[in-house]
Amino acid sequence: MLRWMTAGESHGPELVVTIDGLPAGIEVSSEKIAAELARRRLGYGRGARMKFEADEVSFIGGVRHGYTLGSPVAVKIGNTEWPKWEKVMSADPVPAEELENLARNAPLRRPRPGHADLAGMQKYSHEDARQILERASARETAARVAGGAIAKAFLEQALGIEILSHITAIGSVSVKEGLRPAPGGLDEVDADPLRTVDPEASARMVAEVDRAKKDANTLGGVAEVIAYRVPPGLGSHVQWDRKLDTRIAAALMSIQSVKAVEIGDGLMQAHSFGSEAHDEMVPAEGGVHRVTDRAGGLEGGITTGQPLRASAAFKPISSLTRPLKTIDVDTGESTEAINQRSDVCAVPAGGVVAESMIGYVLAEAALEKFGGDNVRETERNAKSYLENLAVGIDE
Ligand SMILES: Cc1cc2nc3c(=O)[nH]c(=O)nc-3n(C[C@H](O)[C@H](O)[C@H](O)COP(=O)(O)O)c2cc1C
Ligand SMILES: C=C(O[C@@H]1CC(C(=O)O)=C[C@@H](OP(=O)(O)O)[C@H]1O)C(=O)O
Repeated sequence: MLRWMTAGESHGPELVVTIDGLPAGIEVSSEKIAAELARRRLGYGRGARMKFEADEVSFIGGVRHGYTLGSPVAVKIGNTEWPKWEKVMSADPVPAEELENLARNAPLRRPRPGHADLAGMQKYSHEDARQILERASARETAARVAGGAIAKAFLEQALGIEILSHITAIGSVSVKEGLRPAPGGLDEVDADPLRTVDPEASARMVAEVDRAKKDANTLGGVAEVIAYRVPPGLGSHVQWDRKLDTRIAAALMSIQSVKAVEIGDGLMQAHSFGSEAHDEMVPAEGGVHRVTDRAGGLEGGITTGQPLRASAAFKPISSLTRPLKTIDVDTGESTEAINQRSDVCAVPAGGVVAESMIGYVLAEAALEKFGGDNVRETERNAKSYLENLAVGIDE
């Protein structure tokens, strides 16, 4: 069983991710994790904090001399902004006179529509929205990506699986249908300001983000994750919570501001005739070949051996510099929502987070199927299974 969890506040001293259940022998390094975190900071439309926030990575358990031990892995990501927040976010009481003149300590009483502020204040009986936004903030995704880098390393080293993401829409601009990165195409995606593979759409997306920024507005969009070389047989049709599409949907939906998930071309399929919706099979040298890949590599909640594809749709950021209408929780009167520094568009970063979420889901499913207390054992088990498949596949 693979279990993982994060802790930490957006402006706290650090974030932590703990992963329990990974096999021994996975090669990992803080440099590789830092490189993944750097990818998460990228993307046209990110706010001021990304320019000066440097994620400081260190292992606090589960790794020795560059390899996992089989014990729980814990990774810490230091917030370089901490000195500015030390008093405001201190876990220990701070004398009132030291807090008095700190502007960032002022209680936040004008909740933002679309953020977790008001629902959280009501639920936890907090009078200051900071008690909520500190944890609701997508800063937490830095911890997810740190752990996701290890899950991805496991998948790559045991099974040769490669996970990529690319942006397929920003606001009303979409990439040309069917355009997606080929295996090994991540550098090309990351080199684009919007992490997209359609240069013409990318230019229009940049203009769209600029327009939103000028208009004191924000934008959402869609990120597609593709996993190459996923073996057939991960997940199961036998129970609702063992279906891999169930687990993928939950994992992607858990990302801050994701409001819809699509598996493969699921939306198109819903509007098509059956003759146009499925992936027909023809004989091939390896066994079977699929003429198309509309199902996104999943049938009956089980991977088919085709590339796994899933998309996450992000709503626009809810902190607008042109604030939305809200109520003042002190007076109950109409006012404008908290107006603070924010991203204009975070979808390119969201794609990197989505890769990590797919990484955790596939790592868990691969361990269920192949087991292994050492990564080489997982690899051997998978190889033997693939050699004995009833019907081979031809990607
Ligand atoms: C990478 C990333 C960056 C984000 N940056 C911001 C931001 O700067 N300002 C903001 O208000 N929301 C931002 N969000 C979205 C909020 O975190 C999210 O809307 C909030 O936690 C409420 O959750 P919900 O939208 O899922 O309901 C970001 C989301 C992601 C994935
Ligand atoms: C810090 C990150 O994203 C943050 C996500 C976020 C939110 O409300 O979700 C609000 C902003 O934080 P701050 O209010 O400190 O500027 C973003 O910068 C990050 O991704 O590392």
